[in-house]
Amino acid sequence: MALIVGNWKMNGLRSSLAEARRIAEGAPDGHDLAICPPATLLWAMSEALEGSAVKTGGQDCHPKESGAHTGRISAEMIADAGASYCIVGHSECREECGDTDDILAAKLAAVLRAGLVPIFCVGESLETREAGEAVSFVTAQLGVVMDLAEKVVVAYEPIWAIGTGKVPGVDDIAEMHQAMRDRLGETTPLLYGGSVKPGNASEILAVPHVGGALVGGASLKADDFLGIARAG
Ligand SMILES: O=C[C@H](O)COP(=O)(O)O
Repeated sequence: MALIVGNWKMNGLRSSLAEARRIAEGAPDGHDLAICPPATLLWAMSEALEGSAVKTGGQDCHPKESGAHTGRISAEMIADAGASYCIVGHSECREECGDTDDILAAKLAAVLRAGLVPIFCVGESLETREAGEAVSFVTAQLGVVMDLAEKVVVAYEPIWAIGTGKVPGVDDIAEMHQAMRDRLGETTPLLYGGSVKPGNASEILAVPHVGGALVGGASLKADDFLGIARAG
């Protein structure tokens, strides 16, 4: 049983709901699938996928439930739109929102308060990997979820692998997932993300402790996303 999550990032218009319906129609048995569309599509996608095996999720949230925060979305709003998951700490968000560990902890608390499952992202830069510090960097990032190990999903996404077509070797993925498993214990589902495609999915999903994938670009096309799901 793998968890395959599509992160549509800032992609998708109402016409893209047809692609989500195609994903639901072709969803293979035995896996959990979810799509995190842009907020503008979340309610409509949740409605479109209701009754199917594919759930929905948000891509980020504000720590507070409501208030004067122009342009922001709360975890309660994401839940109200029919979602089951919410991504927290994606590297693109960390960079664009300036998320600190304190802010990430507050966002995680908000997601859990709203009854959603957080998908917490971690991952090192190329500079950190080349310095030989990837494992220590990522395991330090896990400090924010140490008390939530039974409530979160963790996605390891090396920043240099996101949208680049570059993927770590299976030995590197295995080493990182073993280190995360050692730090978090047995209960936390662990995903890999970063240039997952139908052609490399079976190799990645076979790595010990990899329980699924967080997929960006390849989740936008039903055939590609389903190809990854079927490889699991
Ligand atoms: O959230 C998804 C990741 O950032 C991976 O994106 P990608 O599959 O386009 O490399």
